Amino acid sequence: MQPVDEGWQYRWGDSPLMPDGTPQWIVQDEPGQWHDIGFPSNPPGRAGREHAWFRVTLPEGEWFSPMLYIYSVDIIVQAWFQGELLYQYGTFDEQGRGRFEGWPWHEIPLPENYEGETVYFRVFSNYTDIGLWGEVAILDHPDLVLHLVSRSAKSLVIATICGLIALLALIFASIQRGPMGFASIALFSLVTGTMLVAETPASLLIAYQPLLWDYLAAGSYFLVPVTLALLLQQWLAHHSPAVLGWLWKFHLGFAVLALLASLSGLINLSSAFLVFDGLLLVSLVLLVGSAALRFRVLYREQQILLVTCGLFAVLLIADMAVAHGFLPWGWLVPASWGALAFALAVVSISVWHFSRTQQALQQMTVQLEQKVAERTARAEALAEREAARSRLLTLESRKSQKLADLISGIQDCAVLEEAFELLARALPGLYMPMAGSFYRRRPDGSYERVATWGPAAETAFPASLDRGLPSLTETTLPLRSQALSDPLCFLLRVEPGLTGGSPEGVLLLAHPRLPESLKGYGTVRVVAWVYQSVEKLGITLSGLALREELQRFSYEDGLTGLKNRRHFDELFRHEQEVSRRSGRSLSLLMLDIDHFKRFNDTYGHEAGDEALKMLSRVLARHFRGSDTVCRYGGEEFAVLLPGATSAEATERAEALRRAVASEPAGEGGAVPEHLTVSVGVACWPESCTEFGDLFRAADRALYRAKHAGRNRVAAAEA
Ligand SMILES: Nc1nc2c(ncn2[C@@H]2O[C@H](COP(=O)(O)OP(=O)(O)OP(=O)(O)O)[C@@H](O)[C@H]2O)c(=O)[nH]1
Repeated sequence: MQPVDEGWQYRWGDSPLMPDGTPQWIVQDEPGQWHDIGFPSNPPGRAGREHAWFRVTLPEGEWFSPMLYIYSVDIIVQAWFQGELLYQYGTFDEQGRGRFEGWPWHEIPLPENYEGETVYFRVFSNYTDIGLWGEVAILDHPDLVLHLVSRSAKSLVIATICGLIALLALIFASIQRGPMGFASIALFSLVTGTMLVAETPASLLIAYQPLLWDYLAAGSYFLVPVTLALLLQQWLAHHSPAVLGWLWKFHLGFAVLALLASLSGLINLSSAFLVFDGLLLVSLVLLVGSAALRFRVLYREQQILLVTCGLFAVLLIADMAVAHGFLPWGWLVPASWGALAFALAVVSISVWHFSRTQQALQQMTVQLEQKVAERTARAEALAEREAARSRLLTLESRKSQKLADLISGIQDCAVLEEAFELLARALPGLYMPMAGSFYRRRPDGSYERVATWGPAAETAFPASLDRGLPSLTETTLPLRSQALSDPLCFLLRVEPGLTGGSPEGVLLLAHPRLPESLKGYGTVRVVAWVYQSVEKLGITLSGLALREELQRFSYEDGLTGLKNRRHFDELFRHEQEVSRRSGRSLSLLMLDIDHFKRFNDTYGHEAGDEALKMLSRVLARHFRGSDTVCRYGGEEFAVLLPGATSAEATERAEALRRAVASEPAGEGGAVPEHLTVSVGVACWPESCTEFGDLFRAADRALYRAKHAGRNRVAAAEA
């Protein structure tokens, strides 16, 4: 590559044309009009002029297919060589003016023997700069292609990386919940990448559309502050200065308007660059400056981002300064590297931030799942408890029904013994599934097991509780589940007590086996129910006992404990019926204490009562089994002897009479003097054919015994 950087001359204005259209200045040499210039660009003293001519004598060189390479021209150009138009870029009108058509590099093929010949450049520019720009050199075509590619390589690599970053950011934006952060990175990278590709000289090798590439470059360049402001706005979040919002909206508006205006021919795109660069300078200062004011309150990653953004802004400004000639062309400002570094910094911080957010999210999810699991477990436990409670309630109501049936069964019982038999049969069903045993009080005060159910150890429920009762702890209300004895012990009290207040029954129960969820509350409830059921059974049994006692009193003689006349009358009727059906004989003894009035009068009424009791004992001793002894009234007694003949009855009456007479009296005896009795004996069917006559026959026989001198037995005559 042979630079053409010497021997340049310029001349302001446009050349008049000769009749054949050839510019006059390339034919008539007017050396005084041409002035030397170091590089064919922006000659001094422009004063608003839009036309300039440049010329140079081409140096010698060894080339196969030499090309004159220019990068580039403001704004349109014609190249004249040996009186011929060698090259033209843009359209010149009659006034020699034209429109901006892009800033491509130019490749002008040189004819053979070009060395030492002068080439003239006719330039029109309504832009700030006029003339050639960048590089002017001679080289072979393949070398030019290589040169362009090598000049573009860096930008293309960076643009590719930017494209990849944009793609990655877009993917992240689509999977993240707040996509704006990554979307703004994608936009920035996309804009930067597009700008780099569009600005790179190699782009024209892909498609020789200078204006299209320039529009793309302009559009993406104009959008740089938009994406920068958006990025910072996203990143600084609530620390973001309000000016950022204004800036990106303003620049977006500018980009749209500038492109539309130049596309529609209202303005030249080149002039929009000038305005934009001014605006960009101000915007960058505002952008970075306003964010830097909050530098101290920012997080570390925000600070790093801001610093890289500041560096990028400085590089952009430096690049602008080179483009506008404030800094020399040779200064290669690494603005594209700056953009890449900025994009990479943003991406790395974003990815780091993203992964941190993901970690936090994961932690939150784990915590949330834990909470949900805990709540579910609690809800399940509650549901389980509710189900167990409802099962318990159902069981309780079923048991309550059983208890009610048992109570009504007990009420139907005639005597307490029958009720206890019923109880022993019914208790297992009532208290299952709790294992247990029921003990009944024996006359000697010990307790005998009468029912046992469920799997239970012999030690917990022994066959009898001889001396065990005092060591048992009675389960009483109020209940505390932790203070419950094992086994549970309930005392069945039947009042009026048959044996003076000791419980009639003892119920031992194993602890109820309840689900864990119900244990505390359920145990207390179940045990309270058992306690109440035992109380109810006790009350019912007490009622029965009272009834039985009352009944006994109504058939018993209170003084002697013998059956009374009422009982005698009922029994007598019953025995008559039995004898009538079976034909079995029935004897009746009527006996009366002799001279009892005198005894009473002599020793007092109390002694008379003692005498009556003594006689009762003798009678009870004397008659057992099917015989029935009754106090018929006063000092009169009746004895029924079912199955006894008249002779047998008389014999037994005689034995009785003797026994009474020989009862000890005086000191050491129950009575102060000996008593005697007179006895009348009658027998069916020997004494009478009708049962109705039996009593009268016995009474008459008694009368006869009395009459015959007392202390004797008289049998009724047939
Ligand atoms: N201490 C006492 N005396 C009674 C009781 N029931 C009846 N008597 C007395 O028994 C006596 C019966 O007397 P009477 O019927 O005249 O006959 P008696 O004196 O035994 O003479 P005889 O029967 O003819 O031998 C009366 O004095 C009654 O007061 C009682 O429950 N206790």
